[in-house]
Amino acid sequence: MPALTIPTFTLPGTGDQVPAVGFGSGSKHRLKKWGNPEMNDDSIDPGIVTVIADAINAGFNHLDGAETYTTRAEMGLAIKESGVARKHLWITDKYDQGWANFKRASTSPSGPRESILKGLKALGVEYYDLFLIHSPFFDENLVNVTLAEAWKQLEQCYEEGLVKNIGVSNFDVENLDKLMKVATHKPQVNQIEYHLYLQNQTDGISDYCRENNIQIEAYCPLTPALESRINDANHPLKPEFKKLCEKYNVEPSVISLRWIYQSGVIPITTSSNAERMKQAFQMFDFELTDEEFDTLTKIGKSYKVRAYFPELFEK
Ligand SMILES: NC(=O)C1=CN([C@@H]2O[C@H](COP(=O)(O)OP(=O)(O)OC[C@H]3O[C@@H](n4cnc5c(N)ncnc54)[C@H](OP(=O)(O)O)[C@@H]3O)[C@@H](O)[C@H]2O)C=CC1
Ligand SMILES: O=C1Nc2ccccc2C1=O
Repeated sequence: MPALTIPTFTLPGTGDQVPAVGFGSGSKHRLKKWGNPEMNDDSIDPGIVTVIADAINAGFNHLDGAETYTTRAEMGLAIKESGVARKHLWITDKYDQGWANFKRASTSPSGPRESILKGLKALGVEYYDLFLIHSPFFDENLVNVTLAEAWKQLEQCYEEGLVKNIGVSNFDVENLDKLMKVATHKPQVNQIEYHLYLQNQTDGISDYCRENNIQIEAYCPLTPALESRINDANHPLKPEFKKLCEKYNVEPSVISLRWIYQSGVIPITTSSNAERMKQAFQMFDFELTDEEFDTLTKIGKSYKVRAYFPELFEK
């Protein structure tokens, strides 16, 4: 294990310690496999294995996967190659309930249990640290269980010890409220798009999660630092980023990650570049003053960028 100490957040329901930054195997890695008609769940893209192994070697001990990424086999091989013991890794995965917006049916139509058993086998591990329902958008044409039935299966897997924590992703207040009413075991995590330019994926979701002891995980955390996602060279955070980058001697990406971490949220980032992977850990080397944090929050709220799923959330 590399000599790097990554801070953790404690999940309120189980007391488990989640490493405060995760490495994603979706987004660009998912696109690479979906984009190649010769690739499927069982075929291995060696480039993706290398990326995930590089991330583990760089010091990431929290891996974020999902059934729909079709990168489970690559993650399993990378873990094996790294030689890092299972107990030193935090592994998250997500249930593929099917995606009407991508015209893709669920890969495990009978529910999360099927997905978990297949996933553990593909990864070559005995348990998941965290398993999420990827989205609340269940469509009976794409999957054979309802959201409530899926949650019950997930609870059963939790009780059997196949998954140590359970949660959701892309849930709004209404769907979480509904779930809380049928849940015996409450969701520990909601993984949503979260960054300075999208402090609420949906109305009131961040406060709702905080008030209900649901840990937020942030995908697309680098958005405010990526010109490619903003399309505006003069976006309002630029001057503040410049000032803070000079003061702390870091890149805007690190300021973006630090703000997320300092707001009590776990960023899930990714890169295929070994140097940029290591750069992410600089977020733990400094602290924004309260004034700097508040200024960033205020400027961030004045501008909106949604990188993911506008077709689902901007209706
Ligand atoms: N639950 C959900 O529905 C979703 C979950 N996710 C999860 O979150 C993960 C991360 O999402 P993603 O949006 O990709 O995350 P980020 O916001 O971290 O963006 C990653 C992109 O930023 C680039 N990058 C990384 N570091 C730098 C840097 N220092 N400077 C400039 N560019 C940089 C990377 O390119 P390069 O490789 O060139 O460094 C990569 O393309 C996914 O892999 C997935 O696991 C994502 C979307 C939805
Ligand atoms: O990273 C992701 N890319 C995706 C594409 C389609 C559905 C979900 C996701 C992700 O979570």
